[in-house]
Amino acid sequence: MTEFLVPTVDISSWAGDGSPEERSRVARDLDHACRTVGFIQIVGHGVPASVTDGLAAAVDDFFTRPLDVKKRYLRPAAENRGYSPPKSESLSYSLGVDPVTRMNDFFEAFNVGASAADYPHAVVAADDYAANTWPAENLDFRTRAESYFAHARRVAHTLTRIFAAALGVEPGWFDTFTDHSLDVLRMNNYALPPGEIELGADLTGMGEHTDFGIVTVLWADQVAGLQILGADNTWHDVQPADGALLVNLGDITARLTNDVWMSTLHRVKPPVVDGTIERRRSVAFFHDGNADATIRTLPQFVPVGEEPLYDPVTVKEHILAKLNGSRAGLKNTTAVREAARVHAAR
Ligand SMILES: O=C(O)CCC(=O)C(=O)O
Ligand SMILES: [Fe+2]
Repeated sequence: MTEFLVPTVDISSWAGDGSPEERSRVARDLDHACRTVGFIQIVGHGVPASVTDGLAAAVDDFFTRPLDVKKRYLRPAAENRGYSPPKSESLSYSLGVDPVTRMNDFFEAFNVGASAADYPHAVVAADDYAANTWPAENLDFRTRAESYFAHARRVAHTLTRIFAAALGVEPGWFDTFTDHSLDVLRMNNYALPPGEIELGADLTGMGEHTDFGIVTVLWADQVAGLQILGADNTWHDVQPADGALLVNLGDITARLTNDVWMSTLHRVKPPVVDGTIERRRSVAFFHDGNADATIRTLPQFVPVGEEPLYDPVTVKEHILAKLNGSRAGLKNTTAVREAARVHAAR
């Protein structure tokens, strides 16, 4: 068994006022992690424990409500907002890979995101930036989710500044296509009542997928379940270290760098102990870029005499093809490179 390590990077010199030497060391470390693993344990992010504790309390408060109450917050799949009940999505369809059974991922989720009103400076299509639905039963839920959202967005922005240094582009390069970014916060709850677990069934908390955007900032509790496909084509268990946020790159960054930086495949398989799933919680903040931005591979990442691995695509086209797979069950036939990696996994 090969050793698998998710590198830890302390970004405090970029989140605060670090020296130029310290900042370039961090950019070098991050570059190495992005080339070799695509997942990083981030410390020094500056998100107070009171904010992540509040987030966890908001998750607990919402998901412990009865199903019929949660279902009041269902929204159309394309909006990417509101409640997704257990077994209503299948992430492997986002890659065009058939899951064992249709729409069988057992996670439930609640999504909020950046709305058109958040970007008064930009002309945006309202259907790409849908308004949020907030649970009426608990006023703290919104305050807590919005507080974490603002911190996660700040961390994502800090990361794109480090990315710019690591990739050798202008410091504000990412800002040119993230000033009205499709940002979504997805709270995930992995739990099924014991009676709903079929013996011997192939249970998947969340099917294998790559994330769709630029970068994901992931808060998770330390219950096992998250697995990452390593360069050795086998799945490895990963948990966030104490106080760390996990960060992973998404497809947009893989496209920008011609796969030199990795949009790493991952999935969630929480442990079943005595016929009961050990409950697990995570909250992913997806920083996806402006819906109308066209993503083209940076020429310096394409070997001389070769074509880029990906054709140009707008963020909106790319995200919709993926969401139509995971949320509407329309197999994505464009994710050829990601699907090939799933089939190569052992
Ligand atoms: O639950 C996790 O740890 C991962 C969630 C995830 O991959 C996602 O929401 O995209
Ligand atoms: Fe993911």
